[in-house]
Amino acid sequence: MSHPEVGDRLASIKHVVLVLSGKGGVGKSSCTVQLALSLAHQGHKVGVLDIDLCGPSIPRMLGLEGQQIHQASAGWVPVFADSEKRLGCMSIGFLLPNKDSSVVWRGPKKNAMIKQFLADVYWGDLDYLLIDTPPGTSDEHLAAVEYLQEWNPDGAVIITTPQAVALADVKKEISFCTKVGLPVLGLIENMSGFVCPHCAECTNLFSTGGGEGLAKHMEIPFLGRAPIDPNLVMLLEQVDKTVVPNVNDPEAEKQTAASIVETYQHCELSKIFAIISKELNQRLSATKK
Ligand SMILES: Nc1ncnc2c1ncn2[C@@H]1O[C@H](COP(=O)(O)OP(=O)(O)OP(=O)(O)O)[C@@H](O)[C@H]1O
Ligand code: SF4
Repeated sequence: MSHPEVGDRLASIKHVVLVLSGKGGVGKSSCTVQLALSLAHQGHKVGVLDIDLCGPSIPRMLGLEGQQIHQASAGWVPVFADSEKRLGCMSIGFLLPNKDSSVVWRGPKKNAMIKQFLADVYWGDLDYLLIDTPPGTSDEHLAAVEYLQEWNPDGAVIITTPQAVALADVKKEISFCTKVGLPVLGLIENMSGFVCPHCAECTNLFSTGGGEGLAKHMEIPFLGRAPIDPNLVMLLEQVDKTVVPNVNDPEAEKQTAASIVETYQHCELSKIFAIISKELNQRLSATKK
């Protein structure tokens, strides 16, 4: 079945990348946010579409919780994380009555929501649309792939941690990509060691290098490894506290949004993701549509 309304929307987007993980909690949303921030910092226009319908975390990570989506004649206007409007975000989190509301939907309702996200959001011209998905391979993945497939999305980035148990699930994720014809752009090994904030010594809490070894074994590109950054955890606490209470005050909104993006730049991870995002860029250029 053809979905021309999705194609019309994607026509102004250069690259569409899905972010996947086999297991939950491996840092998929954190990596999506870090990639988006790095790309935006390099001057690209980036959109983050959060299709983790039952556990949307992107609004909180970008300090945008409590914001609302506006409807314009061209479609839903994304919520921007920076005053220069280089990083826009769309998530079901913006549509829920409050942050504790749950979404208990069966497949068809999820499919309809994802189609609406892909067809109705007015992103404008974008260099990258990063799509954050739930862990595993569920209704949300199948819906996104079905609607995007005929428009040739660039592919998927897979996030894992170094432990064997997470790596085993990565194989399933790669197999999913193969079955649905989604190219694997690369693998990121997250939580790969812990960098001490006092002496910068890197301690491997779990194992390390498993992701790189698996990438080699499965013949997929390895994009890089990111350590546990205690500053990221602290930052997320702060972001929680700096949520703009009054969305009708554009000045307050502007200041908070600007400070969140800037604060992320002080995080050790941002330096690592600057390198990882360049690696991803190279992959995207190599597989240019
Ligand atoms: N490199 C990192 N350094 C420090 N903390 C991290 C890192 N990556 C992820 N985290 C933390 O781990 C927790 C889980 O991360 P995140 O929500 O990104 O995972 P996820 O894979 O998207 O989870 P879900 O299964 O809910 O989709 C968060 O509290 C996040 O702050
Ligand atoms: S790595 Fe361990 S011993 Fe060294 S400063 Fe950090 S906490 Fe202390």
